Amino acid sequence: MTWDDPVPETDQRLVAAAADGEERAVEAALRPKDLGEFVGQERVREQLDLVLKAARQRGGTADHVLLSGAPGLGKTTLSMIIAAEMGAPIRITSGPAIQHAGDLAAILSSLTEGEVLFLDEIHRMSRPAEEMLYMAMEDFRVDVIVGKGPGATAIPLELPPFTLVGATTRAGLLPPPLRDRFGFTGHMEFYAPAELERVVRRSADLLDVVIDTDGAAEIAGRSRGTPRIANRLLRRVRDYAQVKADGVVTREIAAQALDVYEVDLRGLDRLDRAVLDALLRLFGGGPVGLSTLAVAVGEERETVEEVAEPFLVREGLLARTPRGRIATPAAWAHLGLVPPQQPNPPGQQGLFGQ
Ligand SMILES: Nc1ncnc2c1ncn2[C@@H]1O[C@H](COP(=O)(O)OP(=O)(O)OP(=O)(O)O)[C@@H](O)[C@H]1O
Ligand SMILES: [Mg+2]
Repeated sequence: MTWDDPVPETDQRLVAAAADGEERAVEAALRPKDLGEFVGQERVREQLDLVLKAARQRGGTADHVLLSGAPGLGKTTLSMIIAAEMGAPIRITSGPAIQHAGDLAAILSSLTEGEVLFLDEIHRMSRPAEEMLYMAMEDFRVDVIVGKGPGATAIPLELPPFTLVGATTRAGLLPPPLRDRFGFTGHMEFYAPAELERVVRRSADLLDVVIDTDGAAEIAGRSRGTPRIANRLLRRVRDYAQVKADGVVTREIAAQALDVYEVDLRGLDRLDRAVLDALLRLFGGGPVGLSTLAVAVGEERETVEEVAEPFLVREGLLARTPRGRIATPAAWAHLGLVPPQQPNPPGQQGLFGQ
């Protein structure tokens, strides 16, 4: 690449973990419908299976469930599966959609017995709503405040038993009293390549795409441990296979397609590689400050720090140190570059020594 190439907008990235509105519609068709269809996350699946089975046997409502994990790992999917497994309807809302406690009271008071309330981005709820939720979760009761000022009165309202499923990408931001009110917490991990391969093959089946095992493996390897990205790459590879070949996705076709879209073997895209490339070529592998690195790639500090770095760190390609960003030996190897000679040990004079 040349330095004049524009770095792609973050929300247009093929490897973005978040979905936009349009994509959510496409995704709905690919969602597994029950626990058996849900790939991977063995531990969460097994534990959740027990929670739900036990609740069904008691003929009761399942305990509240908190699902935490990075975007695109299947939290929304799992919440729908919980409702399906319980044979219960599901109501979907999100933390940011609940501005006032009254908004939450309206939702809670209209729930039917056993209904699943899915509260996405639960860490982004307002404080008053959060406090109302504590009582609703524990006692199935809310106090509806009528009137204002000294004349305001709290009218207690009984709620039918329901199951709250909260989802968050930031479990650490949840206040402990809220976290403690969930009977079960499932932490979703990134997926292993073999699991993503199964996700790809399953989605290909649903989309009527002919794909062989190697083709699925090629896509899986570049999907950053994330089913959403695997499904997105599959759709782009399908386009390529249809336009440039006979529609069949082999390893070769998948690799060619993803090279065109600039998603490399490890799932790095152009932005990720630009950051690594600058770190290695311009700064000899660091340490270099974040601001300097950001200027070098023509991006905002925040973009480098929040969009590119987390994956590079996760992949063991870049490390954040108090002295600045440094590249690991794996980074040099990944870009096919040779690290410079180690600096002289202390006590010996280097070329530019005093
Ligand atoms: N275990 C899985 N097996 C098969 N497909 C999956 C799995 N997990 C997720 N997917 C697919 O990945 C896509 C994204 O999943 P989902 O919307 O549930 O992620 P999320 O964790 O809710 O993401 P966000 O944090 O952005 O809301 C969906 O199309 C879903 O079908
Ligand atoms: Mg979701």
